[in-house]
Amino acid sequence: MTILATEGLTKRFPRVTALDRLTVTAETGVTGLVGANGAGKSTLIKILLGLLAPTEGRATVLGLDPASQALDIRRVVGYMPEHDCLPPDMSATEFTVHMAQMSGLPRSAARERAADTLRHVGLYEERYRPIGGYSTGMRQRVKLAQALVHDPRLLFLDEPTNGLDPQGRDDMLGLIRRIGGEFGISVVVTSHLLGELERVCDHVIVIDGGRLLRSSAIGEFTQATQSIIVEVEEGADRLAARLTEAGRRVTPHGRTLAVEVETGSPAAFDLVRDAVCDLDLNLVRLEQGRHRIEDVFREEAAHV
Ligand SMILES: Nc1ncnc2c1ncn2[C@@H]1O[C@H](COP(=O)(O)OP(=O)(O)OP(=O)(O)O)[C@@H](O)[C@H]1O
Repeated sequence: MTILATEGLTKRFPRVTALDRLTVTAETGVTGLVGANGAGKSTLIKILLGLLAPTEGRATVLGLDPASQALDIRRVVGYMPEHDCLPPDMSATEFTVHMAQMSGLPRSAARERAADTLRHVGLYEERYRPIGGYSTGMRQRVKLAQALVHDPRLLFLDEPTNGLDPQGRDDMLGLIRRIGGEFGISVVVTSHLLGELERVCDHVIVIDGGRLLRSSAIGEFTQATQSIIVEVEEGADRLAARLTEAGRRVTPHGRTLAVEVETGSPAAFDLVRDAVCDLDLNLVRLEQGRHRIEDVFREEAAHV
């Protein structure tokens, strides 16, 4: 099912065109919206929520028109904004209950929903303390909880991993995967960190300068390429020479070699493993080479 669609969507600010004739659709599941800072991601989300009017073009969200049905959209959509907008003197519980009541739930149901949601996002006894004393990771969780508390069908998450350390980022990505999988809520998640979305998205939309660069299923971004990546502690040059002798094309990157092979060939893996053993090298890594989103983005950006 199509969760959002845009057609020729354009937003011009006095000094910059933030969206430039963007035509794109997204289906149910987890969709990554990827682009460098200033690419137009937040502007797109704000238009889809009816918070900003487009200069030209059209959009629908769950079949609704943001220009005339913004309130209906907000009933079924959750939004985690990029920037911090939390009241420092309230606790996570007070704030989330308040947001649930704003969405129309009676107080007792709002309290129950808020408690469940805060538990789902991983806030426990800290939820009674004022938000002003929270870490960045805890604040991101509160922002996520307020977006989820009214049980939306679709969630917009704007840079949810911003400012998090590697562990916090992993936790947030895990949560997003659960929301999309276990809870069955469709998610549109933005990031300028192209690689991190690979782990959580079914589909990726790449925009640059307000224009669509690419929209594809994640599998097409990360298709196995015809290479094996091998890393050794030392002796990469000797290993490269041995594999070249065996008729393989080898591209060295320091201690790491990319060895061209026919896709999925076990014989090629055996050849590399045997060469490492024969030369008595310490193996650090041996894996199938993959296209990463960064590579695709770089390649395509070069052609625009
Ligand atoms: N209210 C505004 N007035 C003027 N220019 C704006 C406004 N909002 C955004 N812009 C400009 O539009 C462009 C796109 O901004 P947008 O915030 O949508 O990008 P983004 O991809 O979300 O990047 P970031 O992650 O840095 O926010 C930028 O050049 C930005 O400076």
